[in-house]
Amino acid sequence: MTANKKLLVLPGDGIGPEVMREVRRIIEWMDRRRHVSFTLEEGQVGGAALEATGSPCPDETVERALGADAVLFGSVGGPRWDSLPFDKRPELGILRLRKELGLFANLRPAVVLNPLVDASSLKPDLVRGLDLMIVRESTGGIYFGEPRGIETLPNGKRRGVDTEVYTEEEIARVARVAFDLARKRTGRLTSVEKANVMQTGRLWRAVVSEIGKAEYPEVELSHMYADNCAMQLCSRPKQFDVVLASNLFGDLLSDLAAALTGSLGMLPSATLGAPDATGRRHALYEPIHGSAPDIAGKGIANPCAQMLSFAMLLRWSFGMEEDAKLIEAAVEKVLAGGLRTADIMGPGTARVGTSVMGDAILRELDKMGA
Ligand SMILES: NC(=O)C1=CN([C@@H]2O[C@H](COP(=O)(O)OP(=O)(O)OC[C@H]3O[C@@H](n4cnc5c(N)ncnc54)[C@H](O)[C@@H]3O)[C@@H](O)[C@H]2O)C=CC1
Ligand SMILES: CC(C)CC(=O)C(=O)O
Ligand SMILES: [Mg+2]
Repeated sequence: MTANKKLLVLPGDGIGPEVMREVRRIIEWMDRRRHVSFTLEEGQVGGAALEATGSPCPDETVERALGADAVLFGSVGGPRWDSLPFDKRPELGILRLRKELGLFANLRPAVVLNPLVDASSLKPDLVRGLDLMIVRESTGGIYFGEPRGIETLPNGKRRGVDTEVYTEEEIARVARVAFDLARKRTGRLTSVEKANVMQTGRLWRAVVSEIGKAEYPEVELSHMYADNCAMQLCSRPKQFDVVLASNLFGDLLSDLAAALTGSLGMLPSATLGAPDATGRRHALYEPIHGSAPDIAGKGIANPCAQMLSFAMLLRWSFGMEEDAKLIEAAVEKVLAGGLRTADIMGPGTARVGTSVMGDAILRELDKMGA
């Protein structure tokens, strides 16, 4: 079988290329053992692209992403580029891609795999079986709003400005993604904002309520302030099913949720655009973690989030459910066997590096999927 799909791989910076290497091995395995091959391209983004081309997201990368059936992204950024002017920062690479491809809905599942209950930041009973989905708006809000910048005031002191802006349409389209997911899951949606102190929060709450009432009466909608949500995620996480949040709040809450699942190194994500008339939509898949400069180059990064992001890609963009499940099952099996990267160690587990973890997952795939 040939999938005949165009896949663009963007490893980026720091641990990005290290964990992407393990996914490339899975792709080779799929070709060899399952006779599935993709039209695979690799491109540049982030600091690596900046050094090669002068831009953290060159036009060529955007064009290739627009022409691909799906993009698999690693991570960008690092201290090496921290002192650059803002418009040169590697992080703009991912922001530009999300914007240019219209990827407004960032789906961040936080699932506590059974073997990792012992690696969670919370007590086992609080997280066993946890399976929640954070839907984060990803092309609007304070990461994009104007005006922004650092200016010097007449008194010589500096002032930094960022602006949170949301239109009704931006809120409505991501809310519909969250409602659709809630309807397919347990029928519960928690919408998160700070309507008590922010105008965007007031509009967010009003628009989500209107859509819920008019289009999704069967979904049980509740609203929660973002600060309370952070606390509730740490104290009673299983009350949540689908959580809808703005760009900033979703970013923060999903890193928090990662600690519940054991590590940032476990959490994948899918960032989706709107489907066109033929049902085709742009989509980019990436772990929620960054370039992890503190461990980059040491060969110890957890490759699971990148692998699980590839599994999401197979499921959501290519309809390859069986292959997605195989990868997820292989990851879980290896974790259950006690092999762990340093970030997810538990009692009685053995510490291994990135490539040994990759070897073990490939061996599991060989047993299950050939
Ligand atoms: N989508 C992206 O490309 C993102 C990029 N960044 C950028 O990454 C750089 C580093 O940011 P940080 O705040 O340190 O966040 P980070 O997510 O890179 O790392 C936070 C902590 O989690 C650990 N960690 C992350 N991924 C891991 C993995 N796969 N295995 C084991 N441990 C892992 C790191 O070692 C670190 O201690 C910055 O330049 C930041 O702007 C941050 C978040 C997302
Ligand atoms: C633009 C990214 C660097 C922000 C982030 O932390 C994320 O998207 O998760
Ligand atoms: Mg983040």
